[in-house]
Parts: sequence; C-alpha cells; structure tokens
Amino acid sequence: MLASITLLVPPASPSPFLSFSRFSPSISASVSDLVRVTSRRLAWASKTESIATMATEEDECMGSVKAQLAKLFEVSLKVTVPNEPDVEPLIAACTGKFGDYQCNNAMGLWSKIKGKGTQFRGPPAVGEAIKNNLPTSEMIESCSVAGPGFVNVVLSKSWMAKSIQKMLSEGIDTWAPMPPVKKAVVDFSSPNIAKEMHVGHLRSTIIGDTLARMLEFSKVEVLRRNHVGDWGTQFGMLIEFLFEKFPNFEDATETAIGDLQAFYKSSKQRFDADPAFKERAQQAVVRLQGGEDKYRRAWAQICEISRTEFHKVYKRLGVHLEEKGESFYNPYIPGVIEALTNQGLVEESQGARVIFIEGSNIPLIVVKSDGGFNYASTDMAALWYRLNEEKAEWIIYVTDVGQQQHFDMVFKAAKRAGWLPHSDSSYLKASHVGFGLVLGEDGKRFRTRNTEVVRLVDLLDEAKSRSKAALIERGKGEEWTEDEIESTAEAVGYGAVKYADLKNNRLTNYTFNFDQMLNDKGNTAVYLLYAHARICSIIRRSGKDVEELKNKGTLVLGHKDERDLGLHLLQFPEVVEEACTNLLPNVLCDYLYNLSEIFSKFYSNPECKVVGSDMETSRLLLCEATAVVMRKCFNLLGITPIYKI
Ligand SMILES: NC(=[NH2+])NCCC[C@H](N)C(=O)O
Repeated sequence: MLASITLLVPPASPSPFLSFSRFSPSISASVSDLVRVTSRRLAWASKTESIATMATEEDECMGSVKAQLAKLFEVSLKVTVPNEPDVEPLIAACTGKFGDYQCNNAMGLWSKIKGKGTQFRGPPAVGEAIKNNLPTSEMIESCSVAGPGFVNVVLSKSWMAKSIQKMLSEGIDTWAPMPPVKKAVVDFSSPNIAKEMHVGHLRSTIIGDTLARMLEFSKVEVLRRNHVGDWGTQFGMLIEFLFEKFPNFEDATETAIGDLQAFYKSSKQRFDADPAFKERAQQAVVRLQGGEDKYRRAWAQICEISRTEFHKVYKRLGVHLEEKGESFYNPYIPGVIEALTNQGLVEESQGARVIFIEGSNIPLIVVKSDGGFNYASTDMAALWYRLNEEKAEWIIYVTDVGQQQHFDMVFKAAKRAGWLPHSDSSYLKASHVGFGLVLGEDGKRFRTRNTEVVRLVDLLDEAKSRSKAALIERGKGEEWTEDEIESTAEAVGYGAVKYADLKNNRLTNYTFNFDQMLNDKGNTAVYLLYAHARICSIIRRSGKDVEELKNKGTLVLGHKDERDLGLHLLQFPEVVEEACTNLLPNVLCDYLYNLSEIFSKFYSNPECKVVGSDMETSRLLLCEATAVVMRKCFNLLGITPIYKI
C-alpha cells in the first residue's frame, strides 16, 4: 500500500507561543515600528511563508495584553542589556496590589551579567533600567520597581476601556489566540466496538471536544478523530456468534441484537467454553483480515450497530467527531514497520519484533510473536499517517492516564525514527492528554448499584430529567413553553455533567455526584449559566438597544470594581492561550468562575448601580462585555448558554 515513506524533517527552531492573538493594539507609531522588527524575529519562522506576509498579519495580530507587554519589554531589554540578545521577557499578571502585570527579568539578568563588568549595582538597578528604557505606550499608565527588581505595570484605564469596546464592536473572535500551528489532530472519545462505552470514554469525549473547540477558535484546522477500536481478534468471535444466532445475519439489526455489550459477553462465554467455536472464531479472523466478503459485511454490520449507540451519546453532548478507526490504518502498518526496520529501529526480542526505548524497561512491541499486529502497531501507523498524509503539526491524544506509558513509548519511537523533533518545545509534536478516574460516592470506580457498567445515555438522561424537575419545581412549567423547558433542561443537565468534569485538573480523579453538579450555588455550570442569564436580564430590563450602544456609547472604567472587571475581561485571550498551550480546560473554568464572582462584586456594589444611574450606558456595555466573554467560555466548554431563568 505504501509506495514510499517520506520522513518529515523537523522545522528549524520555531519560536515560542508568543504573538498569539489578534487582539489589536494602540501602541504609538514609533514603538510599533520597533516592536514589529523584534516580533518578526520572534514569529514562528519554520514555515516557508515570506516574511512579508507575516509582517502584514502581525500588524493586526499583536497578541494578548501579556504578549503586547512582552513586546514592549523586549524592546527595553535590548536597550538595557545589548550584550544579552536572547533574553525573553518574563511577564506575569500581578497577584499583589502594586500593578496589573509585572516583568520578572531583573534577577535572572543580574546573575547573568554580574562580574562581567556591568555598570549595574544589583538587581533593583537592572529593574530600574528596564523600567526607564520601556518605550512609551498608550497601554501603560505607570510603572514602578519593587523589591529585588520587579517592574510593575499599571495599565491605562482609558486604553483598557477602549480595548474592551473594540472587542464589543468587532466581535470576540478578535480576541482569539493565534497559535503558530495550522493543523492539529485531536484523537478523542475513541470507544471500542461492541464493548462498553464507559465513563472514561465520556471524559475523553468531553475533554477532547473542549480542546478541539479551543483550537478551532484559534483558527487551527482540527481533525476530530474518533479512533474507534474496530479491529482485532475479538471480531472473529463476534462474527461467528452472529452467524450462529442469525443465519440470515443481515437481519441482525440493533433491535434484533438488543444490547451489543450483552452480545459480546455471550460470545465470549461461548468462545471460552467451546473449543470448536473457538477454532471457527480464529478462522473467522483470518477470513475477515483476508477480506472475504461475507466476513467484511458481518464486521461492518456489527460496527454499525455500535456506532448507532455511540451517536446517541454524541448527539446529547453536541459533540462532532470523524471516525477513522483502527481498521483504517491496518493497510499502512506493514509499510511503516518496513521503513522502521530499514532504519534499524526494529529488533527481534523473544520472538516478537520490538523497538527499544531509552529509559523504558519494556520495549514497544510492533509485531507480536505470532506475526500479528497490535494496538502499538496501529498507533505507529496512525501517527505516521497523521504526520505525513494529513500533515498535522500537533497530534493530541485524549485517554485515561493508564495509557500514558503506551503513548510515551510511541512518541519516543517516532522521535528515534526522526518523524518528530526530540524537543517538545516546538510544533511538530505529539501530546498525550491523560485524565484520572471518575469515582462513585463510595470512592471506588464509578458503577451503577448492581455493579454493572453505567450506560452513558442513561447517565445523561438522568442529568436532564433532574434539571427538568428542578425547573418545574421553580414554577417554570406555568411560565415557559414545553420547548423552553426541554432546551433549558438539556443545557443545564448536560452542561452540569461537562462542567463537573472540566473544572478539575484533568489528572485528578473526581467523584460523580448529581446533587453537587446540579447545585445552583458554588462552582457549577448551573450557577454560571444562571449568572449569565441574570446579566442578560439586566440588559433587557434597561430597555436599551445594546447593539446601538456598542457603537454610540462610551465605556469608562471609573470605579475600582469596574476596573477589576475590565482587567479580568482583558485577560481572556491569555487564559485561552494558556488553557490551549497546556491542554488544561480547568484553567478556562477557573477563569469563568472568577469572572462571575468579579461581576457579582461589581453588580452588588451600590456605587456601581447599572440601570437608571448616570453611568448606565457605560455599565451596560460592561455587562454586555461580561456576557459576551461568558458565552465564549461556555462555547469553548461545549455548554449551551441560557438567557433567562
Ligand atoms: N490512538 C489511540 N490509541 N487512541 C485512543 C484509543 C482508545 C481505546 N480505544 C480505548 O478505549 O482505550
């Protein structure tokens, strides 16, 4: 199948994820000239695009507040320490009260330059110089040096207000990050045909969808891959059992078979108990892999029945996936293994053919001792395909942490083969997004009462019916149409399941608890969805046309609570960037929760009265900006917003 294998050459030293957003700047002309020169050097220059195109793109793509400040500090660092050209600005949001952002380069720089005949007398002096050499910019109101040389920046209120208003009139997409990657594969969900789709697959589906959404928002082309387990020796047994149960196997529809998992169990029992059946099942695998028509059709039918079941879950979750199952890569395996063998990477070990991996005491088995292929052979072929045929630059795998070692070995083998660069600091790269277990109230693996596996469709239906019951209890049955009740119950119920999963650091285990996740207080989707609906109702109550205000009105961040809210809104681009770069959806959840807390503080302050005050227009704009950013967060988390409660 593979005529030749082209090996990918890793790109030459790509730069960090720095100029990340199209969030537009208002830096003065001279500074922006300087900035353009430096950021051009910083731009990810491993592709063959001309510098000219990159420069025009950059004119509009100046990045998040953090990235914009980084550019200004880069200019200053160049002047401050001309002999240290490779110093990268270290910019962080301040936690203390001395400023909004700080530049943390002074101490590190001092240890580099001391004793080299520098004119500086310690880190505070370096900080002072960094501050003094900072180009003037409309962004910055004031700067000060604190402690051992931290340079604190206070942003200008009018610049902040203008930036938020610009987002309101041009749309939240202007705040999208711009990672230096064009195409990514997100391999997620990926259940196994005829086996249970368990809560682990639910986590993978929810986390993978969010990561895909964040990348899509960032204008990355995402291949949403469902790497279903549709190949392997279990199919021999399933097909034989199908023939036995349904002599006319084409009649074996979903309704006729009923539960495919039960079907799997019975066929396994038959396989274990009857040697003649076992023999036939083994033959069936050979005939299926040999491409015999009847066997292929039976296999396709079993896959189709499973698929129908998976789709019920995807439909409820609103998740879109494109299936390329294990079987798809099967024809590519021999060619890939041959190429790896020709490179001298594949060795014989106890009858199997393996790739040894540095630092691992077990090798990666790519051909089993019986000559068959396995999970790892498929993953090597899939990775090869994704890099060479699909030309993806970032390949992301979302599975439970139990598979970490497997992926670690696959990635290391790919690095040995020269498919991927050794360092993960650049794109091209592969990343494993591991996650912990879902636990039940008893602290053990989540199961239903009779210790059977949990049917995901039932789980989601229960979330919906519980949230529907809560709406009815609150009297919405009389107030709302049936459709409104249904769609709100879905938004809240499914949103609650997703958010309860996403808000935790994905590596930790979490306890599944309906009462907790459907609580309207605390860090839950219900609380956040209601907070958003309340903001919408404030705007409605004002009777003003907010679209009109966006262009005619002026936003002012006069009060401290208004400024705090404005600052948090402006941090959205860098938070998405962080969540996306580190593949951590909980970072976005934390941001969203804090946003609603900061909004409450503003809204409940009598000094910040919105409707009917003389600052009404400005405050309505701030409410609208909050609602817009909240909706984008919901959208990235795969949660449907609600507009009234
Ligand atoms: N390329 C991959 N191996 N993707 C993940 C597949 C997950 C596997 N089917 C499972 O259920 O555990």
